[in-house]
Amino acid sequence: MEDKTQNPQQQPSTNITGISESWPRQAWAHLESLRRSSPLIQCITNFVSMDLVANVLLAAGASPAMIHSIHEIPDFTPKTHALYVNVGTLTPDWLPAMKMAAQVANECNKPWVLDPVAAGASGFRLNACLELLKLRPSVVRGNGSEIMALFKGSSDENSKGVDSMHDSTDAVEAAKSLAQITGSVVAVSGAVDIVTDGQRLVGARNGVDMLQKITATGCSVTALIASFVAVDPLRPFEATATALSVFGLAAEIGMEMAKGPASLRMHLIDALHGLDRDIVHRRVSISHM
Ligand SMILES: Nc1ncnc2c1ncn2[C@@H]1O[C@H](COP(=O)(O)OP(=O)(O)O)[C@@H](O)[C@H]1O
Ligand SMILES: Cc1ncsc1CCOP(=O)(O)O
Ligand SMILES: [Mg+2]
Repeated sequence: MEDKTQNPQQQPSTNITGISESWPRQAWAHLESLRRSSPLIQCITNFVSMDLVANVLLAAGASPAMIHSIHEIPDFTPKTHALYVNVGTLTPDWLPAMKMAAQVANECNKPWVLDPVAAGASGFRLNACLELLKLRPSVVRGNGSEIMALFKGSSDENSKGVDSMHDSTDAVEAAKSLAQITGSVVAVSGAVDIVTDGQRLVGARNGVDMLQKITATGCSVTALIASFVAVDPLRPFEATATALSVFGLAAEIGMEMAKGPASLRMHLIDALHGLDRDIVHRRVSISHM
């Protein structure tokens, strides 16, 4: 297993004004902006994840709303600052709402983010994800197996459902190609979280492996990405990397108090709520790969 505690030399990236700024400073700027503006995030997500996703977004400073009826999307989606779509417990009757919300978000110039949970588990799920991808999400975040299934465009007979059979690093080339083909930023979570826009590639190294023992942590970090993109919509690559790192950092701090997965879930939420500038500046670890 890779060691995420190292802090390799972190190269700067440019901020919204074109000024070069370190990754930890960008992470703090995003989190501060999120707390200040409390963007409204529409979440069309799976039943397993609804509670954790909403609590993670609240702890970070965003305002979540699990509103998914096709009858409400024309009224509600234009009011939001970003849309989050997650196919975790997909059935045929959910897909039209997901597609409609993505279309409305696009028409209203709002960013939207896709979590292709278990993309390779079945043909139905894979095709649904590919249809959603055509609606140009700003960001797609999956684990290694999910991103590889999307790139290959075929379901995987060895699929383990929502869990990954691959390391994030196995999916680097798939992620890059997928980003180039779709125009979306692609993020692959794992021991190192990888983010690419098809040209640039960074690794976010915060996190603890016990996150894999809590259901919906992947769903929650994708929702957090949506909230970071909501406050920096013109820079989804940067917002995705800082969101992944901030979530991982909250898990590292939570782990200092946790006794196992259940208490990590609680301490992660507390730690996310309590992050301050000093700790973000010292411990966010993002570097070019
Ligand atoms: N081996 C690991 N070490 C540290 N953090 C990890 C590891 N695997 C996953 N994570 C973290 O757990 C969270 C969920 O990622 P992951 O388990 O890959 O998603 P999913 O639940 O969608 O499969 C992410 O924040 C990721 O960085
Ligand atoms: C267990 C499960 N089954 C369908 S969705 C879901 C939650 C998956 O969450 P994550 O992708 O964050 O592990
Ligand atoms: Mg997942």
